[in-house]
Amino acid sequence: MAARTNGKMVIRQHGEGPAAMLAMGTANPTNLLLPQDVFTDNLFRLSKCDHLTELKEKMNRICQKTGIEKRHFHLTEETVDAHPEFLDRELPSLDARIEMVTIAVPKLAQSAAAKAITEWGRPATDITHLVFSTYSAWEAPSADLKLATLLGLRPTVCRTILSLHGCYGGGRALHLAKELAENNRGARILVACAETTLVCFGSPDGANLVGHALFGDGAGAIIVGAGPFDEGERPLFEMVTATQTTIPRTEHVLGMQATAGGIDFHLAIQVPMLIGQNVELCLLDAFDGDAPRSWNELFWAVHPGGRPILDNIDTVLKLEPGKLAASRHVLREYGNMSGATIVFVLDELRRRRKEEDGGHLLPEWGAMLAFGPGITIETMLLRSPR
Ligand SMILES: CCCCCCCCCCCCCCCCCC(=O)SCCNC(=O)CCNC(=O)[C@H](O)C(C)(C)COP(=O)(O)OP(=O)(O)OC[C@H]1O[C@@H](n2cnc3c(N)ncnc32)[C@H](O)[C@@H]1OP(=O)(O)O
Repeated sequence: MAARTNGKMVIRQHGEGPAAMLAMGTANPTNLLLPQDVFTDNLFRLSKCDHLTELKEKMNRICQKTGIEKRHFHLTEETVDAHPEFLDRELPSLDARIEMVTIAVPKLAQSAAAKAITEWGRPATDITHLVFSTYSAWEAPSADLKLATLLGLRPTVCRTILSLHGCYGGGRALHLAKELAENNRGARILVACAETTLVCFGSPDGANLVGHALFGDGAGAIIVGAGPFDEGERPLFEMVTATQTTIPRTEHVLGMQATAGGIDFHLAIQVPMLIGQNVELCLLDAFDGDAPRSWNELFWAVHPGGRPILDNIDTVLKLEPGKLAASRHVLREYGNMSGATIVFVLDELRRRRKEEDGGHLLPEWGAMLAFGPGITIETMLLRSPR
């Protein structure tokens, strides 16, 4: 931002202090809510695979170990009945899937973003930047423009779409929003993440059981800005430092790929172990020599990629029971909603902070972790304002 003083142009382009999350909202599709204990029966019946008894038993074993109780989906049995090609990877179905997500994904994001904007209390036209992350963006102009239009953002809003970042998409979008807010005085960034599994859904086979057992649909939105803050704006979490780390030689263990029959994905069995082995290094890097003596001094916002990922982090960092309670709660209630999940975890943490008011505040400092294809780890050091 520039101003004229005594005939000179004075440049004030940076925000004050670290960026902060100012408001947040979440949403899930209302089409289908499936308890985890009936998921296997539904999937095998719908895909006419009940005769694959060994596969079905394995799916049941996996479902029981996920730590998930229920998940929301945009896709319904009626839609699958109307599109039998969704069940057969040999048949082309990408076009039909894209047609559906092109409408559904921006709408889902709109529901979450509208909640965040209402909580923020300023008009949607005050948003200067939009960062939208999804693994369901397959056209140009993309879901970011659709969302901007649905929300009535101003035509000068600066839009960025992050595509196929998978489960670290939310972390990456927040990291980017922090940099935008701190480098553009007065900027207010809407971060939106919306994911729906309908681009990946298919008949159960040996390769896709874990994905089908874990993933669900949801959207999260956060408004990010740096000082000076408007009257009425209250930082929920300060975003102190952020780093991204790629674990070398792991690009083959986690990924997604577009095919004529939908999006294929693979999750190697080593993923939880690899994350566990590398997470402490990422944290030390983010703390840049100023790490606490015990990781228990922090509060934790960890992407619940899967139950063993959380278990390994507990073990490696020697965390006390309950430190990852917000992550486990979100996993239990919604499953892994890929990039949107981290917003649910942050929202759950601030809800718990409110409930605990009057005695057990969150520790002042915290860490956010999100993981995805790469393997990429997004780490952010947070501060809960006193
Ligand atoms: C109308 C309906 C609509 C429905 C729509 C649904 C659509 C879903 C589509 C989803 C697509 C989304 C794709 C997104 C991709 C991005 C991924 C990421 O970025 S992020 C990160 C993603 N997160 C992760 O990568 C973590 C995922 N992992 C986990 O959460 C757990 O390991 C677990 C729950 C799967 C098992 O619990 P654990 O305590 O380990 O229990 P055990 O050791 O006892 O094993 C039990 C059985 O599971 C086996 N098995 C285990 N792992 C794998 C594997 N990878 N591979 C294969 N198999 C595996 C194991 O061999 C054993 O078999 P068996 O001996 O019984 O025959």
